[in-house]
Amino acid sequence: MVLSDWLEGLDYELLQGSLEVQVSDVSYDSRKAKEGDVFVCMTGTRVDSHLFIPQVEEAGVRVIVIERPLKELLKAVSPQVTVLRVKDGRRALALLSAARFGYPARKMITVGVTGTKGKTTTTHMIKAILEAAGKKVGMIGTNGTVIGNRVTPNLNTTPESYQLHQAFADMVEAGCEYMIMEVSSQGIKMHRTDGLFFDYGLFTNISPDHIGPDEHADFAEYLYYKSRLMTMCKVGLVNRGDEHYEGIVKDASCRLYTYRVAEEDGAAADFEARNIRYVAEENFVGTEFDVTGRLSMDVRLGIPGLFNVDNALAAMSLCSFMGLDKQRMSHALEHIRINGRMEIVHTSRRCTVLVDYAHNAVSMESLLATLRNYHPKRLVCVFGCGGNRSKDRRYSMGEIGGRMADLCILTADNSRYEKPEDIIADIRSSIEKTGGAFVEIPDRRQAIEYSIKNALPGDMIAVIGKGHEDYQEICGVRHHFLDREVIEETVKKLGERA
Ligand SMILES: CC(=O)N[C@H]1[C@@H](OP(=O)(O)OP(=O)(O)OC[C@H]2O[C@@H](n3ccc(=O)[nH]c3=O)[C@H](O)[C@@H]2O)O[C@H](CO)[C@@H](O)[C@@H]1O[C@H](C)C(=O)N[C@@H](C)C(=O)N[C@H](CCC(=O)O)C(=O)O
Ligand SMILES: Nc1ncnc2c1ncn2[C@@H]1O[C@H](COP(=O)(O)OP(=O)(O)OP(=O)(O)O)[C@@H](O)[C@H]1O
Repeated sequence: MVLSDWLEGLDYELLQGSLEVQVSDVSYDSRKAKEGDVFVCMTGTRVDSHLFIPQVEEAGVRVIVIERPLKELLKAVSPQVTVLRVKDGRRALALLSAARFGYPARKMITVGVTGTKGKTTTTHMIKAILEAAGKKVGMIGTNGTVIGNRVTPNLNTTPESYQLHQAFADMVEAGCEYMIMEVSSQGIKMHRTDGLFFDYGLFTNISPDHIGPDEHADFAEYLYYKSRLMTMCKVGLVNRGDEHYEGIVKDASCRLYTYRVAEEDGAAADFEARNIRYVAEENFVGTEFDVTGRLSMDVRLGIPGLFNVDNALAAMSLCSFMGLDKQRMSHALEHIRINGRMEIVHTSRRCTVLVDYAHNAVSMESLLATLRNYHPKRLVCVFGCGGNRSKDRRYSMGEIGGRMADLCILTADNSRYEKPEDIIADIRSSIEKTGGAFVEIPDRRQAIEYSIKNALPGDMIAVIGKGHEDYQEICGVRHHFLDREVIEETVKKLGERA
């Protein structure tokens, strides 16, 4: 390919060299740069890759994109190297990557999902519905990039733009007609999604999160970036029940629709869920509800909790734009299982055991509140907190656990370089103030076993914090550990003994 073919939509200044130079790839890490690459420099959060220009030239790179005119460095660049100056290297990387892979996103029907909570769950629900309708779907998010049976882990919920376009190209190659992805506000801020225009954009909700060094400066900035999705899609679907609805739709340029769990005094929405019933049967724990408005159907949802009614309503409303069969939609939702998201691992007369990824106080509070609706004999919560992270989470989760569960079993999460006992001591300091019952079992396997062995008939046990993670990080080493497996093994052992 020739560089000039890759410049669609890019504002640049040609500082030296020619645009008619042969190029074969795009790179942004000097350690991986090679001959034929367009190397894109950027001022990173830790490293300024402009400083690696000599190394990439040495590696054979003949096209360099810069965002800062580093006079001293440029003096050393050979005259035959093409140098383009852009305003933002990350944006250039996104546009060049799209061109490099032949604009694969344009060859699929694309869905972007943003929100503080519910992105992973909702994307999985949309995928399940589409697959039930016989469609081939690719998906990108916290749980990895999924193409057919292949799951590739992602470092970020919304990966770097180059990886996104590479994944889109793989999806097209694999015959995917649909692409669904989680769009984090950080991904938008870091230009990872620049140049993408989604067929459908979905906003679930927003609450204070991801605010701090290297993330968002404050809530206003977080809200701003979340609201950008509504300027990046043809059709937008927004949760009308969210208190920041106005802020999200303020600049919307799409055809806008709304959904919400109906409330007597709340503003009406295009799609509403009403008459919600919490159902706990021997082989089914979930909800039943009616959808009214632009879509009319009865739903039996096989994943518990009020917030999953929100997520399912969003998924169904969005899929209704695609003209999918209602029967197939409802079949998909009745049988849905999502790795580590309100995942019912065991249910019997003895107890129900579920795994969830709730790892902060807000999620923990909504999880425990919604599980109460199932009227368990006791609500038992097994949890810990991550090491080498803010201690606030320990105090707030301890307080919520003490107030809202009948019994908390404090254990290790990813303790990283801290001692699990020290983290548990921090949680204890806040749980003690609530007067709530708790026990301490630092070994996570033993804690889970204890919860099940000592269950009273009708107990509901929520093992939270790690969800889909298949490891536990202790002293910097990741050991294989999956909550679901430990629960299954424990139930099996107990069953055999009985
Ligand atoms: C703060 C932040 O968002 N950082 C992201 C950013 O890193 P960065 O580019 O600033 O990193 P850097 O190390 O300074 O490197 C700058 C440049 O130098 C290059 N480099 C570096 C070293 C070298 O020897 N040679 C070289 O060329 C790098 O390739 C890069 O191009 O770009 C990287 C590549 O895309 C991201 O992986 C990285 O995410 C870090 C790991 C991160 O923790 N991000 C979080 C905050 C995040 O993005 N979270 C969101 C939200 C999740 C949610 O909603 O739950 C997400 O989407 O994951
Ligand atoms: N719509 C929702 N509202 C509030 N809480 C939710 C909602 N959906 C899920 N949750 C809770 O938040 C946790 C994370 O859910 P999910 O992974 O679907 O969201 P996410 O937006 O991808 O989150 P994260 O950015 O933390 O990965 C769940 O395990 C559940 O406890």
